[in-house]
Amino acid sequence: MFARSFTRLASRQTVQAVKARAFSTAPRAAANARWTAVAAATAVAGAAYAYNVQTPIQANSKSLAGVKGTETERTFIAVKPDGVHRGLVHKVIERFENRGYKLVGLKAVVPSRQLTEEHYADLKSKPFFKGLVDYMSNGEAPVIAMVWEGPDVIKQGRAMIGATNPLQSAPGTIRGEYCVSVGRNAIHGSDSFESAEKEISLWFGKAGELIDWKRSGSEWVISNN
Ligand SMILES: Nc1ncnc2c1ncn2[C@@H]1O[C@H](COP(=O)(O)OP(=O)(O)OP(=O)(O)O)[C@@H](O)[C@H]1O
Repeated sequence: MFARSFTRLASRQTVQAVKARAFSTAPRAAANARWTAVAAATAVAGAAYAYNVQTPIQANSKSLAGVKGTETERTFIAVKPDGVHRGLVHKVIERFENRGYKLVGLKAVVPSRQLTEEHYADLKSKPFFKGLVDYMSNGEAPVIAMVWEGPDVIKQGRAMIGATNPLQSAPGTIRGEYCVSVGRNAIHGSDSFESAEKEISLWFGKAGELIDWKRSGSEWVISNN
């Protein structure tokens, strides 16, 4: 009951935020506020959902990135603001679902500069770092943060995404199909087990925001006989 009214409240807030967006002519500052409202509503809905489910993946799980090399391996995938603006979220989800991977975490986030800088900490010395952080965190669109689970999902996820520079991405990969610029390459995917662990913890925290569930028919997707 408590969770249901929370969910109703959250969806009302989302509808209001979306309506506000549809009718407003206000510039960027207001856009930031609107996306923050959408993100807040999504977070509340997420909390209500987590309240309802049986087995969230909790802080005391051995590893948020699952067990490397097994069907519980997990990766962090994010559709970046340019991908969101261009309506590519469903295409990314479709590709991972079609492949047989399982979605165990999903939310819309307007990341703070601090979160973005931490996420891209290894690029701090690069000339494009400030621009990258600005564009990821300016709130013109959220980042759609996801955690996907399944066999070899970290390496296969990177292969599905394609090379960092879309002009070098193979046709058929996400970047090779939808992007032409390295500064607007639509999507991020963890590049190692250690990165997946760090990034899942950074974006989803350790408080059980990932959901442990069994995909119906999974035996038709994963088996070595
Ligand atoms: N030369 C560049 N100019 C502008 N932006 C760049 C450049 N190189 C990388 N970037 C941006 O920084 C991001 C992180 O770069 P990195 O080298 O870690 O590549 P990646 O691991 O393929 O990308 P991501 O971490 O986003 O999945 C790239 O996705 C891209 O958006």
